[in-house]
Amino acid sequence: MENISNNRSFGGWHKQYRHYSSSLNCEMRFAIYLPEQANSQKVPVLYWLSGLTCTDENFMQKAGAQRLASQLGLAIVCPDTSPRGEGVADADDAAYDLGLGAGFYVNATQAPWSSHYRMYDYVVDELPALIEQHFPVSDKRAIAGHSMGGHGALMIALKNPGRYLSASAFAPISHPSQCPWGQKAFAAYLGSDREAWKAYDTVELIKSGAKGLPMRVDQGESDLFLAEQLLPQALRAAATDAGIALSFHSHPGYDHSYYFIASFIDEQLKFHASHLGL
Ligand SMILES: N[C@@H](CCC(=O)N[C@@H](CS)C(=O)NCC(=O)O)C(=O)O
Repeated sequence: MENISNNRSFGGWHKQYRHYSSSLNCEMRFAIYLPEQANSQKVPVLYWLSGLTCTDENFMQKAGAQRLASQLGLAIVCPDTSPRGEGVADADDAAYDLGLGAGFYVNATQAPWSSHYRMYDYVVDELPALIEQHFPVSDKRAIAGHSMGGHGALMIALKNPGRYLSASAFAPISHPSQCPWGQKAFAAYLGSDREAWKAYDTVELIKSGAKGLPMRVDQGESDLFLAEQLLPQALRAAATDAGIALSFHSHPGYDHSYYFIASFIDEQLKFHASHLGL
């Protein structure tokens, strides 16, 4: 693992690393924010999964999470959103919603994607093992994300009971098998059999009996992707039917951008802190 940048931030450190990922079969970069408390004790860790087109940098540079994370004593880890590099497949037209920057946090089964696009295994197993081996973090984990990554966070938490103490999302692509972004990605990565899609669709996981955990969603009401791509009503209905507690917060006037995320990131960090024992 190679350290490639260090920035002091609110008494702690923002750091970027490069490493070879055996799940993704390529070099990957991730970022970690370590609060000052990590100098003397193991701190809980929040994994943040970004949305389409992002890298490890968008959240760290735009969300403004470090101020409160430093006060809480919370580490934050940001992976990239897809495998990258020479030999890694991309969409034929380099579309922003498939291939590079658009891994959707699934394990692809279809060529040419299946040789690298295994973001599910990377985020669930390989990255946390690496983080817990090399950094002063405890086994108290939470997971959050935005849009594609908001869905990834909820989906991964529901599929791995006990691994995360809480999960949250900004503007998640709630029901990917029913919206254009999700259908395009799942058809490419998982194939045309829609039964295979259900294993990675949050609404389908809830409908088929996934065990709940504390979940929070923040959604801007002026988000241009709301009606066509995000479908939060399907998530809310599935959670209600299943008796799963979902704290849903609708915000008039806010859009899909990091201006929205920065406005409510403190609320989500406080939500996680209350479940991480901070
Ligand atoms: N490029 C697409 C959407 C891309 C987009 O909104 N990406 C979100 C995640 S879904 C993002 O976080 N973009 C990077 C940023 O704002 O820093 C478009 O403009 O229609």
